[in-house]
Amino acid sequence: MDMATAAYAWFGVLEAKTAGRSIPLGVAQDAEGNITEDPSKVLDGGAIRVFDGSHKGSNLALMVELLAGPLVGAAVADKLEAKNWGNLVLAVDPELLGDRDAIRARTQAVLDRVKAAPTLPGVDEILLPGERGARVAAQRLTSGMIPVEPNLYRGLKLAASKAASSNGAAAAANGAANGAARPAAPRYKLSTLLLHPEPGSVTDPYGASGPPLYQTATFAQPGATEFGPYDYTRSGNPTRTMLEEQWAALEGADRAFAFTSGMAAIAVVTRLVAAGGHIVAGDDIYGGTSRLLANVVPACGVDVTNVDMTDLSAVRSAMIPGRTKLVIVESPTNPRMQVCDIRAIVSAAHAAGALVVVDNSFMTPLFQRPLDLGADISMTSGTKYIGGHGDTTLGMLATRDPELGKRVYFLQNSEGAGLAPMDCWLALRGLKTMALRLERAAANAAKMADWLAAHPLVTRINYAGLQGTPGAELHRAQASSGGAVLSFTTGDVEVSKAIVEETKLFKVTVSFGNVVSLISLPCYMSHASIPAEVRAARGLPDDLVRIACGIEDVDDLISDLGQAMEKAARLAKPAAAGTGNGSGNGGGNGVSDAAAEREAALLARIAALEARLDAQGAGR
Ligand SMILES: N[C@@H](CCSC[C@H](N)C(=O)O)C(=O)O
Repeated sequence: MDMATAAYAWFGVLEAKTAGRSIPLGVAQDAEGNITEDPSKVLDGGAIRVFDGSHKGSNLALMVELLAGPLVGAAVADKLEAKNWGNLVLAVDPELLGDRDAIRARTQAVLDRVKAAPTLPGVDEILLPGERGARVAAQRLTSGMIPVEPNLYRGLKLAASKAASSNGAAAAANGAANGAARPAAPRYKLSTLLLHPEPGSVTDPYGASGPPLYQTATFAQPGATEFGPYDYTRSGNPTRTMLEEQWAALEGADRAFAFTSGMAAIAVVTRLVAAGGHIVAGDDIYGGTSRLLANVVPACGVDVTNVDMTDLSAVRSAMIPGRTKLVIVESPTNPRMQVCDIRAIVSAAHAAGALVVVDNSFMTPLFQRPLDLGADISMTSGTKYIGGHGDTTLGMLATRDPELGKRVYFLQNSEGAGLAPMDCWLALRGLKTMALRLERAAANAAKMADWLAAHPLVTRINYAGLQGTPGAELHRAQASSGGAVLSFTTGDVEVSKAIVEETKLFKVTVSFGNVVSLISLPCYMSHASIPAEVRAARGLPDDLVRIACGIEDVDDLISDLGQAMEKAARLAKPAAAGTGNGSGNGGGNGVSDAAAEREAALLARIAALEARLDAQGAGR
């Protein structure tokens, strides 16, 4: 009776809210009586309308309410609060009314007439009550799967993990044994989780060893007013869900989101700040982020201040009370590899009421875990170490707070930058080897940094893992590896250019995280969109060379870099001896200045090394 009186199911409204979906227009109203598609407004004092929106349906609804409420002793006021819902079941023995077989035949005649009634265009079949449900049940029995809406699944997992932790070890053990509840912390180390993700909301009846690729734009629905877990790939796709759930587990996040690029991901984060708000960002940041913050964000009425993020007092002074809503941190920074104190920046930002996003692309959660350091959002350009082969672009966001996750999902769906299924599939494949690749590339970078630090052509080396250099200690306190990217200066842009161009094993390209080693001049490539005068003011020199180590043999890489540097040094000689031109590093240094710079840098490094040795001696 109840389903015959309401225009929409109560649980349909609840499900739509959980899934972040709207409900069909016209089936429900808000607390003011306005028709709404927003399930939250219906649940917040609104109501489901009767099936005909008129007095006949209302009369029937009132009858149902009286029969299943006062008559059977169920709650009559706040049924949700009382959790006492009633049912009245009426059973009629047909024999009291006449011959059973005759009644059965007349009943069948009515049902046949209804089934055979003419249908509207586009309607294939008229279903009697119960028929649709029986078919769904049969389909699920055959496939062995019950699809669960991803948000509902997350909620169930959260409830299960809470139950497991509140019931103590015995409950957790019991949960693990019956498969119902798992402890909140992953059972395995991250490198294992990359290959053996925790079971998620997407199930596969065939036991495919690779993740299924749902290369589809749309999904058929059980009915016109009932929805399955997916309807349209912009809103959600099982292959994307698999990637997002696995990434959330790796980040220790509540939720993760996959986007078409790192920039699409960071752009969504900036959209969390409303007009009139203010963003604080670093002054050594990826060129694309800088371009977004300089040219796109202000047009939305949001102001941006760039500061030296290694200087905490500068970060604090940049905050505008009541207006600063977001702090964007890179650590290490791109491309000068400066190290910022993530914990301290988080506490300053939170004190000012701002969210913190960390661009963790150089590190990934394998090496640095921004959410554990207190950040609200961890962002990773997955084009790099997730994809790993330079064949796909993607970006990931991971959030801790479920409410923030809902806002990010809303933007992902509304703006349509969710990652396409095939790219999700490539990313899922990339994840399997991410630890191996990253560890090997980072080991290569560490050895190369040591070698470069002692090279006479190098005036400055930037590598977060190089002990004795600024930020290295801090980096060690918040990350487990220096990563696979380093940069250095030579004091002469022509020398740097020659190094880049003379290498054979390094591809001259933007980006990093490729299995193949990459080399670039950021000011002319990844950071070219930052105006030259801004780069100069921020201390980003034209002669900076950035290397993203791949997984080749490190001795081959160093020897290739060595021969390129030898050639570059020869090229530089005539200028040094002759004109001493000022075309150096964008700041006007000539090659003779560069030689002095190199000497000073070498002396500083020797002094730092001696200080370290002294400190070690004192400790013994
Ligand atoms: N032409 C592109 C440059 C992409 S740089 C990619 C990467 N994040 C890096 O740091 O190398 C653009 O203008 O965005």
